[in-house]
Amino acid sequence: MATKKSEKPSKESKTKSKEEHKESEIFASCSFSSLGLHATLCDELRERMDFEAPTLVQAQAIPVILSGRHVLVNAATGTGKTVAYLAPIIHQLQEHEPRIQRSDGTFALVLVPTRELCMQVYEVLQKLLHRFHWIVPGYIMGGENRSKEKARLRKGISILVATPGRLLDHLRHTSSFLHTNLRWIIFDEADRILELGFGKEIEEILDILGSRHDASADKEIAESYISDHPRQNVLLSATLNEKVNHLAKISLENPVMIGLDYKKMQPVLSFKDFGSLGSDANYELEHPVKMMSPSNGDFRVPAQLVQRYVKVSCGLRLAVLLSILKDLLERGTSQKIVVFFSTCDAVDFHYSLLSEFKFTPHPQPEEQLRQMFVGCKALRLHGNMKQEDRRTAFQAFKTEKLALLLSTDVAARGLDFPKVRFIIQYDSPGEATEYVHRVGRTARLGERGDSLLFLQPVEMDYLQDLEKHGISLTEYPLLKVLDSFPLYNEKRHVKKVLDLESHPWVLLLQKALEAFILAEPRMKKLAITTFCSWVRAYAAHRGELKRIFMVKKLHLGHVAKSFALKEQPSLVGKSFQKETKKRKRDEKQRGLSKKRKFSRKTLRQKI
Ligand SMILES: Nc1ncnc2c1ncn2[C@@H]1O[C@H](COP(=O)(O)OP(=O)(O)OP(=O)(O)O)[C@@H](O)[C@H]1O
Repeated sequence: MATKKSEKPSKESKTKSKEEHKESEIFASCSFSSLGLHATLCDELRERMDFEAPTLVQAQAIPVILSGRHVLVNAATGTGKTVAYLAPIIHQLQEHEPRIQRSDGTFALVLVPTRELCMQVYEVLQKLLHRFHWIVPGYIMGGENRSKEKARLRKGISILVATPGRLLDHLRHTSSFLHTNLRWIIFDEADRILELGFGKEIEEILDILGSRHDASADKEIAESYISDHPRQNVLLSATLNEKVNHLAKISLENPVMIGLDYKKMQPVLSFKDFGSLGSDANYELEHPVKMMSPSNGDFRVPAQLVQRYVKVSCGLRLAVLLSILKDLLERGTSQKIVVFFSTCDAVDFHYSLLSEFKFTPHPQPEEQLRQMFVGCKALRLHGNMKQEDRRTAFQAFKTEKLALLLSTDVAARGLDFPKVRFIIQYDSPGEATEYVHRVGRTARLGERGDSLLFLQPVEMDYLQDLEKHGISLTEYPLLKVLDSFPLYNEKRHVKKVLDLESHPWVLLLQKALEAFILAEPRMKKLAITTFCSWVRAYAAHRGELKRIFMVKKLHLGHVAKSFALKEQPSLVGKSFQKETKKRKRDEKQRGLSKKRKFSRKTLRQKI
């Protein structure tokens, strides 16, 4: 008996082995120095960044990047891809003899899709370069002062982080921008850069830098450039798609694939084929859809992430969102929450609402009446904000311990906010890739995390779409949460209600929200504008998703209720039609083509 007892693992040792197991899925069992990195850089990683051991993707990518091969990296969100490419570049630049100087210009270029990611990568660079003062980091991005950037480029930036539009601008117009020594081009969140409509810009950038390898490239420029300066390009993302295939094809030569699911590729090529990296790798890129099809069930979501959905009819969405937020924050289960919306207007509307709405279901002393409904610092982030406000919100959410971030998809990619515990996708993400990146803002590097997707009853097929990509969600216990709100000035729980539509708490809250909007002309105006842009964004779903998110199936009166508008849909509908007509007229006047109209207008509005 005694032996049996001692064989049985104690609760403590069970937890420990679970933790160890989790660790082994994230971290490699080697050291940074064993990967070939310089001792000082390893010290920086340990002392300044607090990194004891490399993550799995770092252990795989660092030696390959050090070897000079082109690389395509596909690894889950929050697994340390940034250091995986920065560390080998720094290693090689620091050992350069003679020491590189500012006047040598740019050696490495990191391309990122958003300004916030640009700043984030730059911050990591600054830390890593602390003891390599002769290697100069820098960034250029939309929204910043061009002449100041020109001056910095003239002085020389060794490792440059950039958004594509602004980079192209400087490549065309800043003659003092020296890039003849360029050795590395990194595409971080490669698929997103392309989805944002930067495809043409990227091709032109590759042409100017002589780093394009397909037939249409200017062979003469490319060859002279490449023979003098060995070039190494790296593409990274947690999700890959056909557009990345094209970019890989034109920018990578005999690439090493890291993190791709070799088992799934076996019918096409064996692991050995990739390992040997001969012409087979190129062959694969000639027929890339086979290995990178986004419907292969190969999207990488952190294993420990708890993913749930909540089914809510349109008219009650707002009341349910507010109730869930209140519950999460009051129970203290979440320190930081990110809520994703489909448009900039929607972010502004909900931000103002959360900052001003007070509610109590029963008579309260004066001081309690003054309390906000959701008592937590709210921040907002979207592409229509002034650059300075974007920067402030981004930094604030990084440092706050308890806060709510309301954002468009501008925060979906790459951003690394510490300790985010809960992601709410209030407006659906559309493509499954965006779902993956949005939820990837939590459960980073093995930490705990929860995500919640709002779906209307007519949108439930979206779950099947996610299933196709290997993503399964379970249902959120909404009624249990709603039942826990006391209603009549006493801490008793309301009687069990089986139906959301007749839940007294939700109905009361909805009534209060509508009264609040009615009493505040500014909020009402904002609600109407938001309603219009929300419907427009809903109508912009593409391809297969149009079948699930059908504008025709929406009840506009219920949509109005989700912005706490009491008005009859016809009233709101009129203003929507007026708005749509005006927009069409404006676009016609500006002579925008149909294609451009979609990509520019819709994207600008959405992020
Ligand atoms: N070796 C390491 N040890 C400890 N922490 C690490 C290590 N490498 C990276 N991190 C931390 O892990 C977090 C995620 O890293 P990073 O932002 O590079 O992930 P990512 O894979 O690029 O994510 P995403 O796909 O969302 O862009 C960061 O906070 C980073 O500081």
